[in-house]
Amino acid sequence: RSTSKGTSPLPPGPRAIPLLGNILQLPLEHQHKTFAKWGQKFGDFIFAKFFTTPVLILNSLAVAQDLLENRSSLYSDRPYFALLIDIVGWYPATPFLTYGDQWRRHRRWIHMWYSEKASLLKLRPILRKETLTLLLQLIETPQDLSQHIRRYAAALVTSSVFGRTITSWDDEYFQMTERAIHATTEAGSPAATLVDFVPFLKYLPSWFPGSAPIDKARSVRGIVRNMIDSPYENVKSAMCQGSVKPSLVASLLDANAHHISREDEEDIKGVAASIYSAGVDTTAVVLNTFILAMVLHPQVYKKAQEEIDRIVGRSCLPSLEHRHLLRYLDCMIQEVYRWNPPVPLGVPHRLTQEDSYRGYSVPTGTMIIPNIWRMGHQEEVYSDPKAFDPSRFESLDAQSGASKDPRQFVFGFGRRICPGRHFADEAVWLAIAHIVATVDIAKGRDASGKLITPAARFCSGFTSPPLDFICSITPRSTAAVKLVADELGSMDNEEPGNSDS
Ligand code: HEM
Repeated sequence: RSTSKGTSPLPPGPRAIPLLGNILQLPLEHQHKTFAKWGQKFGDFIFAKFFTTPVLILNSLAVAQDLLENRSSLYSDRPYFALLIDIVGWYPATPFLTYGDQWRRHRRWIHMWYSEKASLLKLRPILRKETLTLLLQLIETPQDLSQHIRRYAAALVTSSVFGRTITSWDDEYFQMTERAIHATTEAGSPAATLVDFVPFLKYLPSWFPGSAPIDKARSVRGIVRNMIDSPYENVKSAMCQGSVKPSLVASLLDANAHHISREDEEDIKGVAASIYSAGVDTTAVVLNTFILAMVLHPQVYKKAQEEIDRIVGRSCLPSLEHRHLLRYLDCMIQEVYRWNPPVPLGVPHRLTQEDSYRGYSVPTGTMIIPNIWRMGHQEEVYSDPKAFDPSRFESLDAQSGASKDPRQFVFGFGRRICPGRHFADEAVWLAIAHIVATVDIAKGRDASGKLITPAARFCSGFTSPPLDFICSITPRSTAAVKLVADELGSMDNEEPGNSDS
């Protein structure tokens, strides 16, 4: 176990076998838990091999910060995701781009639209309108909870990226993108399929035994291409007709109007589709996890409602200006992020040049996997980590509060950190604050009227939504419903994304 130069040893890790490496020791599901178990034996950073690819698993925030942040010039590349890029056709998608000029260009565009303070302020009317729509839908058809949450997350993205809102689950564009995302997820997560490690497999013909998963991935290509092309073409033709609404795509087309090359167009499309695929699932996971946690912990929900009633009152709805006053609500949201991080293993990074760390050598090309789930479940940092308990954040002073805030890791690290995090965090906060202020959440009942306690269980995969559960959602009062309906009505004449308020 030493590097090519033979100077320092490789970091500790489970024994690998030739060709397959440690792949046989990996379970198909919830791999973050296996990596956490390996950590008990090998420590916070573990060296493994997936087939012949060297892999470094980071099991603590301190190690992730040391490497991915403090040495970000070395650790910001991505492994090549052959299945998603070459077979499914996700190109040029920001999360999969190698570290270089094209990626920098994508990041600049996303940053401009979703991170600069002035841009975030411009997006607030979209957030407000979609939050109110979410609430009305929850009140009208609470049984469709997860559809409403997904529509909310998707509408935020499509309004800001294409200037096109999604008002209902049946929306044609929404259904098309959902099919593409679903098909992609079915095809495989980044760095989780055989083709990612043995790229020549992508050339296997369909008649070859064992090629079925690759064939399935091939069949998705058309749907994904349609998702990437068609909304972009719609914005373009709306621009020609002079009927375009403000959006990221419209602003990029405008900025490049004098001369737009094929590469420019592909980059704009890639950024737009990436934002949808990166932003919708993740935001929906947080909101679904929040609802599940509230069904299981009614005392937490009651305490958050009491805080909102005391600080905001019941005659108006909360707004982002109240955020710094609602301390318990913030603790609750932090606990939601920590309890079930939406992307438990992040998106892998890649080391571009051999490095040494704490006396060990890490070879060039190592795939770096931050175990975000484990960072939120470290006993030494969060006692009784399985428990959902917002009070763990309540008594912390500013300094230790900041050092334990899960938002330090759930959005990833270094130069690859999620560029939509500020927008996502505002969207999550606003939706949760409004839900707390206007509806009651409780256990649902089965057909025989018996109360059902859902299990705190989460799907295994790239993201970690809770397993399906039922619950009861009812308005807190008729006055609350009227507040929501009146405010939404008053926004009808406002142009989304076009206000400075
Ligand atoms: C709660 C919601 C969200 C969570 C938890 C989340 C989490 C993450 C994580 C863990 C990464 C990988 C970072 C890394 O490589 O270290 C990431 C990347 C990314 N996210 Fe998010 N995200 C969320 C919402 C969003 C939204 C709303 C957008 C768009 C507006 C977005 C756009 C992206 C993009 C484009 C990347 C790829 C960045 C790159 O490779 O340079 N995300 N996100």
